[in-house]
Amino acid sequence: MTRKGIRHFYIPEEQSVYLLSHADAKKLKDWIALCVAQLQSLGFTDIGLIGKGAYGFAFGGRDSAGAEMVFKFTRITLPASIQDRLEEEAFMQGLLEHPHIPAVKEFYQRGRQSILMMTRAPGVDLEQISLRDGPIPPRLVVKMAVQLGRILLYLRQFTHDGSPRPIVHGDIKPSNLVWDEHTESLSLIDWGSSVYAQLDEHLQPVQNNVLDLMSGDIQETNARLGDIYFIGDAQLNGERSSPRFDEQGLAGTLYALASGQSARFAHEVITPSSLGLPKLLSDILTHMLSDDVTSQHGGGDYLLSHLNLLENIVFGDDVPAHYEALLPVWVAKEHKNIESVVYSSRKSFLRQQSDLTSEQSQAMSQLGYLNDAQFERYYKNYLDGMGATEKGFLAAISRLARYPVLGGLVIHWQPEGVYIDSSLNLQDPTKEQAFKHAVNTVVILARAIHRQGVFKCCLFDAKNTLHIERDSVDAPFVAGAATAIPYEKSSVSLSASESRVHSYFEDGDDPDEFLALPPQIMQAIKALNAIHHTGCIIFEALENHLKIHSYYRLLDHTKENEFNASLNEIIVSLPLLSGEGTCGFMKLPYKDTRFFEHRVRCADKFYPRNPRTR
Ligand SMILES: Nc1ncnc2c1ncn2[C@@H]1O[C@H](COP(=O)(O)OP(=O)(O)OP(=O)(O)O)[C@@H](O)[C@H]1O
Repeated sequence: MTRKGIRHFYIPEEQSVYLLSHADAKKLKDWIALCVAQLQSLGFTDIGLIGKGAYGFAFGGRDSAGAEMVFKFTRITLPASIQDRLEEEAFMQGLLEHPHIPAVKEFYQRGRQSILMMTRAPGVDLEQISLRDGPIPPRLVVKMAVQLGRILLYLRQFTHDGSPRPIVHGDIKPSNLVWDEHTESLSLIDWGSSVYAQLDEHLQPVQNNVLDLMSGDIQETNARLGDIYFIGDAQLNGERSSPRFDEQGLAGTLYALASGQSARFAHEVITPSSLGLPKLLSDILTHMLSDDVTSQHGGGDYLLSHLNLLENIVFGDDVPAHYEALLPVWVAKEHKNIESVVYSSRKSFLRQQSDLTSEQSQAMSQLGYLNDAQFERYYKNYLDGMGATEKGFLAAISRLARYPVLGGLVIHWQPEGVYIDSSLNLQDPTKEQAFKHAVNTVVILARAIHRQGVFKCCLFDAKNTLHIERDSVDAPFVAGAATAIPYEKSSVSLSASESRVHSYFEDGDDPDEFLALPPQIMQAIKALNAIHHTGCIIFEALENHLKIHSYYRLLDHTKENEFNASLNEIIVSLPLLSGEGTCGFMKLPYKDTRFFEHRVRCADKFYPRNPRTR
């Protein structure tokens, strides 16, 4: 990706409310209450928050006739230029009339706050369904392909005052598709990245009016950057907008849905031809996802001209999949309401260092101290120093934290294959199948990556994070009297000889860690290391705010007093901590180390031509 692509990027902030400082969390709550009050004063009822996007929030409610509506608000803290975009969104979406596109009803301006009101698309967004179910059955993927294809045709053929004016949505991805499971129909939402296409599908300039031609910037793209997990290279590289952009969004989306992933990147390993799709759709996706532009366009044209053929493919009943996890997964009997966050270290290990410009390296080190929830979004910018499979691997790691899960993973790449130590404790039995599939994706992608080194990640509950604030950078962090690092105990006490665990220190220093801990805290961590337990602790020091994330499980109950004393020693030594940055330690059980040979890609598998013979 060139710098040009990065220029279009606005970095949104999105965090678990549990990771916000007390003041920020309160501001957020107050703001949501204010939005609800504003909607009530406009006469709407049954108001509730339904979605949170990068730039704002969406509320559901009913109008006086009882019809379900959606109200989109932009975060008032964002710059005016971003706020104005809601009005542009209302304008573009307001042009469209299509049964699978929500209709704009009103655009309100209340002081600095703008509100976009539209009809509510029935159903649940497809990212949620994908997380709930794992890969979507081939029959439904084909159905979605047909419906989405028809929307793209409508956008390609859009006219204004009798002249062709194709429109680009610009951000097609699973979370922007709402799926009604009863009628099996989808709606394309979030028109915040949509623009009039500058080029048609043959990449010829759209016949603009004289004013457009005179405006002089016809060589500059008017495109907005969609989600880089789904968009294609042309949009990423800042090329002029065309209907081809949305074909790429469609291909990335269908691929992700069919493969139970949250990104398009891994298609060379988990190929479209390995997903059990009908060969026709698999071939189309292979072409559309290829690096060759002619092949991409050929695939897109073929799809849009063969929607009827796809629609007439015969399917048997959907067969619920059963996944055997490639790593041990412990499933709690009951759903526990936790808010999982993943922190992964050694990300730079996955990067091809030589590809980084000095500008990027500098930006990277400045970003190093951001926490992952934020970092992950920022980080999307910097994925470009990685190969596609490495990006897919990181997207697969992020997907794990979309489930309520505690524990961690350590992956050791060796010439002969991959060794994986893990502790994965899923807190929701209804998600077992989908989670196991998500774990298998991590393993499949790890096997396809060839390098020597270690990657680690910890999964913890953000609700257990301790927050300690200070007035200025020079002031010490002082924890309140009752502050304690929480831990749980294994059901039975285990002595060190009964099961081995990793040492906090065995893999050496992490090159991505930017916070040096004072000797007193290091001493306490060394003392902890000698006590039989598993878990992780992460210190994240910001200017005025320290967060301590942790997940601890004590195995040797006879050492509980020492364990407590060391945890307490960490808390009382916090005032000695100086500097900003993140650093963490983790200990995993050894007994479940799994070995996998390298494997370049998955085997082909297609939907049977005659489904009755399955
Ligand atoms: N018309 C609609 N009908 C049903 N749900 C909607 C509608 N519009 C928005 N939502 C819900 O609200 C969420 C956020 O809306 P939207 O994606 O438009 O916001 P955004 O701030 O542009 O988000 P992002 O750019 O991060 O995807 C959606 O994921 C969806 O769940």
